[in-house]
Amino acid sequence: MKKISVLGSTGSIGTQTLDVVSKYRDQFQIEGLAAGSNVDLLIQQCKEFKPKKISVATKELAERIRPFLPEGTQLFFGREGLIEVAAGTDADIVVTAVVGSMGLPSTLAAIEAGKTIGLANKETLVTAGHLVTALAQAKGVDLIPIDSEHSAIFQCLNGERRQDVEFITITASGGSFRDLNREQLKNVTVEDALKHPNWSMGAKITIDSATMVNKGLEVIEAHWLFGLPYEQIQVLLHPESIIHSFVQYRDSSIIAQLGNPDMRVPIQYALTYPERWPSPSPTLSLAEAGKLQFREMDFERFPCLRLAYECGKMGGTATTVFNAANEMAVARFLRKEISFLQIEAIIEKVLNEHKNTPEPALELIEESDKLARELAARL
Ligand SMILES: NC(=O)C1=CN([C@@H]2O[C@H](COP(=O)(O)OP(=O)(O)OC[C@H]3O[C@@H](n4cnc5c(N)ncnc54)[C@H](OP(=O)(O)O)[C@@H]3O)[C@@H](O)[C@H]2O)C=CC1
Ligand SMILES: CC(=O)[C@@H](O)[C@H](O)COP(=O)(O)O
Ligand SMILES: [Mn+2]
Repeated sequence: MKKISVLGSTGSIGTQTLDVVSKYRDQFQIEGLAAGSNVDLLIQQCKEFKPKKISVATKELAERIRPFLPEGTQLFFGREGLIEVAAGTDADIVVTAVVGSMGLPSTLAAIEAGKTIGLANKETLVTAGHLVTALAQAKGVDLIPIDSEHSAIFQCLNGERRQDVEFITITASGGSFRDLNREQLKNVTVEDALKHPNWSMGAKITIDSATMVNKGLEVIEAHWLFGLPYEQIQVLLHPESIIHSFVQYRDSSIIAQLGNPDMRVPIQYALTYPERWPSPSPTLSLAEAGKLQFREMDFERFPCLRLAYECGKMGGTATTVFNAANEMAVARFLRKEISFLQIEAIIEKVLNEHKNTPEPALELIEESDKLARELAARL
């Protein structure tokens, strides 16, 4: 029996994780669930999966949910509550599926407690990759990627020698506005931006896909997960999202991972690794998929990807600031306070104001994150 805690259980990744768990009731047991404010769904999940510990975003929400919980469920809230669910249960594996750099303290706490990490929350690695990977190494903890591209690369690297790798290539769908030019981007709406062509995901990552920030975050995530320099990490536009990513080796072989766009596959692989179990997801038919297309990435069209590479190569607090400015700008776009193109303008302005510090400690990361958000909220 594998014991699992899910941080962000009411979100897109969280609910799909519980979907996988529900197919294997005899093999998986839910120890802890943490959500934000969707208390109705959390109550349902508690009744179904009977976690020992749960957490919600605030004390008020905790009071609201208390009368509806099965007897014996321990209830927590806020930052400490998230940490309790991450580190204070008997879970073997913690799925990190909250959104944004707010996931950092709970991820560090789970690693400190020796839990295997099923990592969906990419912002954690972008904001503090050097701290997370160093702690994981010191504690002998595995970081198993859930992000589809990184799960693909993880699988393509399996059993291979790192010195034989020439490049890894992360595929990008192009997001909701793939076929629009920059002029056409001036008037796009939030509703349009939320229509991803291939994946059904949370709002923040769907906007990130449209700005290509998601691919930028994924390049930085790959740098930390696989220990490769940015020069060996490429991005290729692939509108169908069938090839989830691939690795090119020095003997000129390319190994790719393919499948329908269904997150339950990488989620399940992270939970069962190194085993592969039958999946609820239908197997891809290449005959039905027909034509697969690929295009070079246009850095003029997608300037956020260029910015992400620049920040990644700089290291230090630059990636923390890139991520925090983006989180604030996306929240403002979703509230319809700014236009789509102002997301990238805000990120660029906040970065221009920033003085980079290499190898920052946690306190400086938190401070840089806070200052970047404050500036991005004012611009
Ligand atoms: N969705 C996808 O297919 C993919 C997602 N990812 C990554 O996975 C992560 C999650 O994404 P996604 O599932 O789409 O996001 P969602 O927005 O769908 O879900 C976010 C989750 O975080 C919870 N949450 C929000 N605020 C708090 C808080 N203060 N305390 C505790 N929990 C909180 C939400 O709870 P509530 O709803 O109750 O408020 C929800 O459960 C992101 O980092 C994303 O980049 C990576 C690859 C694919
Ligand atoms: C499902 C997943 O992993 C997302 O990160 C996905 O990659 C988004 O697609 P694009 O960023 O390629 O549009
Ligand atoms: Mn991805």
